[in-house]
Amino acid sequence: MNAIPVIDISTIDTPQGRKQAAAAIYDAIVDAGFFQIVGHGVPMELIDRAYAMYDNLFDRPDEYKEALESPNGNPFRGYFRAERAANAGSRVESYEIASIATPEEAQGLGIDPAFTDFFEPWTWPDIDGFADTLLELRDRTRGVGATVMSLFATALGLPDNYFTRYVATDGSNFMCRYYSTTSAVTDQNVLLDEHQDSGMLTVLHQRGTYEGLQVLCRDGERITVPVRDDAYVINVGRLMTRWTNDLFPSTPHRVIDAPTADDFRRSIVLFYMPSPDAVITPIARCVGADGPHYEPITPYEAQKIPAKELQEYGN
Ligand SMILES: O=C(O)CCC(=O)C(=O)O
Ligand SMILES: [Fe+2]
Repeated sequence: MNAIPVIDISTIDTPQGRKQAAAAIYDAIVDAGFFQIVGHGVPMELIDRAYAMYDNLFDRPDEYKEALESPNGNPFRGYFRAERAANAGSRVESYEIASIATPEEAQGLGIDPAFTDFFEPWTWPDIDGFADTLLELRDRTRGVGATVMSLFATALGLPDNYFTRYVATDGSNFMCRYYSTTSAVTDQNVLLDEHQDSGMLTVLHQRGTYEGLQVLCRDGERITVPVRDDAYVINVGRLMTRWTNDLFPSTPHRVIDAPTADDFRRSIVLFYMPSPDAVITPIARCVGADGPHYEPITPYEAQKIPAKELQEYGN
């Protein structure tokens, strides 16, 4: 693996186009666990508008942003900031929303009450157009996630709509990460530590002037993901690895600092998730003679399982 494949999905409405895209996606995901898609149909105007909203938020004083922090300290709701002691001046700020805001709303959508504390509210900033813009992009990005899941289904020889019922009510999170770079590309100057994503599917838009996202390949090499305005970066998390009985790897990745002080990086990410009460059982087609590698699990339970030690990766 020496480059992350770029796959055009603009012709998947034709049987031939769908077959080709699904085959390319299968090869990419089984091999590296990462690929980029173009031809996804999300308007650039909407993506630009969302980045402008996030700029408006993150450029404000800390006190303004801190008022948008989760009252429970949940790093995945509203505003959050991480600073690295080892890396003076670097900050990673984020603003994150979900698909469903409250346990009551979740229960109204038919989610088992035992699972509804998965959902916690967030506070919107009082910035004109902020909420409308983010909700519009969140929903369009979920559409991209649904398309990729349908292509996974095709690639696995399953009906195209195989995953649809699992995401009918969804447990997704949607965030912007805003990196303050300090301009020193060394191993100490990692802005986001190497990790596997925990969920089903990650749909990530990158914006910036340098290749900050690094993917750890099975051979131990790290390759960077080119920043393309017209592309979404796709990878899967540990829940999808379980679902596919280890066929689709949740590949470790990290974000490094910038080469110069003038460089910048932002990303907008959808962590596309099934309903927290869906039962995820290794797909029969992915189970070989050695049987399923995992017990059935719900996303609710799965999020509590800590990351596999990274050194085990590739075993
Ligand atoms: O911002 C990025 O490019 C990477 C974000 C990421 O890996 C994550 O949020 O899980
Ligand atoms: Fe990640």
